[in-house]
Amino acid sequence: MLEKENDYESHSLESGPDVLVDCENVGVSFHHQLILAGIDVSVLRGQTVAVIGESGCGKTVFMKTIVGLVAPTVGSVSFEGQRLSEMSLMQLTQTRKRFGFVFQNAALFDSMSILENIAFPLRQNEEVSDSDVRDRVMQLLSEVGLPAEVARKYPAELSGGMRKRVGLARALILRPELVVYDEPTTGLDPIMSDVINELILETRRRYPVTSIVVTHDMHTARKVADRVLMFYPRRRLQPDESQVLFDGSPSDLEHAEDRRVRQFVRGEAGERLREISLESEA
Ligand SMILES: Nc1ncnc2c1ncn2[C@@H]1O[C@H](COP(=O)(O)OP(=O)(O)OP(=O)(O)O)[C@@H](O)[C@H]1O
Repeated sequence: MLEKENDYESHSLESGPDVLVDCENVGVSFHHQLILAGIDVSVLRGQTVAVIGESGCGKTVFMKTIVGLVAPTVGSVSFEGQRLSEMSLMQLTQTRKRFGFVFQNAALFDSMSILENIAFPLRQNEEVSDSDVRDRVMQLLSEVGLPAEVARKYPAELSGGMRKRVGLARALILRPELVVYDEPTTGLDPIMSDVINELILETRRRYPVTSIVVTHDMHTARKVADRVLMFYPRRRLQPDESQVLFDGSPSDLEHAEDRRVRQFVRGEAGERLREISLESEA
């Protein structure tokens, strides 16, 4: 197994951390419904941050806000010290090229070969010859552990795990500095999930990428992350409570002070059972 190279603690260096993404008092509402509020989170360059929390607590919205796909209703998100909201369209487009997205369902184009799927961001953003495109796709296929003949195939011919690996290869083809993963192991068997976990670690080892991994899979969170954020649904918090219930290293999760964190990571329903039955009676 690959070792995680940058421990969460190692970022508290006296020289000061190198912040890549900075969320300041971020809030997001949809149709007057508050989904995120008061989020103050800085992601350091090179970190792998797992974002956990129950369904609907706002993990995906948080991830989309970080990469500028959702604009915060209040507060701001900065990338390398520059607010996304203050960037021109051209700057935002340039910045987005530095992000890679690994979508939950791989989101491949069914009518394109795997080669063209992986090459898509490259062709959109750079003038590259066909032979260079091919070389880069082949390199990426090998990095994600897929055989060269997969390049000629179409998404429908691949298993779910292979499609996820193709999605990862496509996300990496522009050598992004920030990669966001939305549920990278959902729907996969435990072995294939671990293959994906290893690939996330391998990617981090190969080059200094910063990663944000939204996941329900505690094994993934523990294995790939050097920092875990646990979100909680805003509507179930007291007004003065932070929506980020836990922010620390995976090894501290089990012993978190907050009972709701311990229950979540152990998969215990706890008082949620009573709350859910009350909600259904209301
Ligand atoms: N574009 C949107 N318009 C309106 N509501 C939205 C939008 N995107 C998300 N929401 C709502 O925001 C809330 C949080 O959604 P989000 O997808 O971030 O949850 P999540 O924690 O990622 O959940 P899951 O683990 O089930 O994927 C949900 O109630 C969802 O319906």
